[in-house]
Amino acid sequence: MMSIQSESQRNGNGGSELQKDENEGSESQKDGNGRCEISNGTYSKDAKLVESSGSTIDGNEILALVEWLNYIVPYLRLPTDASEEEIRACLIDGTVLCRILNKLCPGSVEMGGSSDPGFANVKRFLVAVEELGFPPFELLDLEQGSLVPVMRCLSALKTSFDFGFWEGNTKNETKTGGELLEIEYLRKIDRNQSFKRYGQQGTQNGEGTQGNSDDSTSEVTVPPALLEQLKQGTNVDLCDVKILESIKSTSLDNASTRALFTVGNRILDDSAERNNGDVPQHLAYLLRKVMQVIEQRFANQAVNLRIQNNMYKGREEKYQMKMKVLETLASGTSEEIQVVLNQLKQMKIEQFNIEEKQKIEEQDVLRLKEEKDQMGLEISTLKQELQTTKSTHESHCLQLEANAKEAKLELERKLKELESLLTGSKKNEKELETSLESVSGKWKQKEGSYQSFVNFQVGALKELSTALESTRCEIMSAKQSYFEEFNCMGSKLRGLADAAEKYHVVLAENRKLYNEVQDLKGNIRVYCRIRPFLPGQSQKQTTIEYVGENGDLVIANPSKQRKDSRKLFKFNKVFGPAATQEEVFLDTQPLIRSVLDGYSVCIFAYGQTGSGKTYTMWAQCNINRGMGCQLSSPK
Ligand SMILES: Nc1ncnc2c1ncn2[C@@H]1O[C@H](COP(=O)(O)OP(=O)(O)OP(=O)(O)O)[C@@H](O)[C@H]1O
Repeated sequence: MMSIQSESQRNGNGGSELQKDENEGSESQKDGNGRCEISNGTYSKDAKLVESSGSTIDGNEILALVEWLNYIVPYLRLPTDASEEEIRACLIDGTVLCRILNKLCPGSVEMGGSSDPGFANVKRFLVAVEELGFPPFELLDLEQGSLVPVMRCLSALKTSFDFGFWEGNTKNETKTGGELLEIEYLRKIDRNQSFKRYGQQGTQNGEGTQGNSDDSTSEVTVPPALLEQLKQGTNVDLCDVKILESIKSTSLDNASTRALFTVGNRILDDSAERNNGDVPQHLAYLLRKVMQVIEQRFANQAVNLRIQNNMYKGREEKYQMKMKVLETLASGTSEEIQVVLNQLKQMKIEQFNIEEKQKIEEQDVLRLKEEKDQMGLEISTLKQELQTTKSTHESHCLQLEANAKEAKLELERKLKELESLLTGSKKNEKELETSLESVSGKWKQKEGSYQSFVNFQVGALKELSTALESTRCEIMSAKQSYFEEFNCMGSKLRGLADAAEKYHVVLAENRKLYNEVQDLKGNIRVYCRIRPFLPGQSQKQTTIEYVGENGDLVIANPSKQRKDSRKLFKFNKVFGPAATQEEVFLDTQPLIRSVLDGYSVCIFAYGQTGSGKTYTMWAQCNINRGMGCQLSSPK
């Protein structure tokens, strides 16, 4: 920081200027001091940011700072050629500043939302920066003034980051302001080496940075071997006058203090050995330069120590203040302590809420970005749809226009057809009128004839009505006679019903008597039917000798003698071979009637196979079916 201060020049101009070298071409304009202002307000490596007090920050430092900001707060995405106003816009609400400090030293500063009133975030940042011993800036600088103090503050933070002072990542391990001043001093030495540290992969620290230095007058012209020897503090061949002549004062800046002492001692020893205590002029020159560098370093150290001392004093005062507050709290009532504790709790809760809000805001930002992307996609798809719809609409319009033209032509054609039809219909109308007149004449004639026919019909109707009246009289008289006859018939029917009733009584009595007769005839009756010879039978010999009317049947047995040669059988009746089916049925018919009267009857046939059982029973069934009765087959 001190080295920057020593470089600053006060020119007395108000406001800040963006400047770059004279080589920048037509975009730049020279001011009175021979510096160039940048018309488009963006930085280049050779540009300088000049404060009203005259102190500057060169373009390399600004670019490095912008890269560092992007590295620490990735969502910033500041362009490397960001203008002063762009940098101011992203820092003005203080959230980025607080975020940087919290990233380096978590919890070092409370952070509100971006909408915090009255630059609350910036004020918190400034308090925290001051506490940590970094160079602060004024609120006005960030609002509308020069950005140099702001950049310087950020630069100091960046330097501390470069030298790993935040690696512990806790508040207790942070460095003091004095230590940071030392870092600033070292940074001055190593500025070019750390320039390309951020965002440039494959570039090692210090690689190829010497040639990029903007300070061409301070370039090291010492041969690398000698410089290395100086840095390592090894013995140098001081007899090489050419080499010593090529040494410039700034080349010694890169050597360590120990190396410088070694060089000085070596020069003195060599002088004592070779020239009896006399020091050659070139060695004296080198010795003087070494001593100047050492003196300068000591002076710097002294200044650093003074500043450090002042800071320690400031801190001590602060701690004493805090101790006093704590003592008053300790000596106060428990209620006051409770109040303070409650306030502390409240503050913690508020801090937690603020952090939560911050997280939510970050999430909202991400979500909004996603939504924005989504909306962008939707808009593009909608645009495409609109384009396609537009094209389809246009094609549709063209189609409609073509259709309209076709329809118009069609209508014109139809109009012509209708006109021709109209003329034709007019002709038809005239023809129809003439035919109508002739038809109406015919209809008038027909009307006359119909009138006469109607008159005739009316006369006939009158005659019919008189006839109807006489018919009605006749019907009435017939109805009268019908009622009389009906009454007469009713009396007759009653007589018939009485007779029928008597008939049923008689019938029941008759049935009873009939069944009694059947019983008298015998409950079990045995009939015999003799089957005639069948047409195919060759030998027609029969054993039947006699068939009696009373049911006797004599069978001859030629194989036996005398008495046993004939056998007499007795049946209720014997049907001979000539007996017909009807004859057989006539004898069983009364039994069928008994069945109808509700008596149980069983008829079955018995005999050897082929003797005619089925034939006979089948005949019974066939004949009985005619009487509404069905007998069961013997089989
Ligand atoms: N009274 C009849 N007049 C003429 N043909 C007869 C008479 N009785 C039987 N037949 C004939 O004799 C044959 C045998 O008769 P049927 O089949 O009725 O005997 P069946 O006793 O029922 O024999 P099966 O016990 O083997 O059944 C038949 O061809 C039948 O037409």
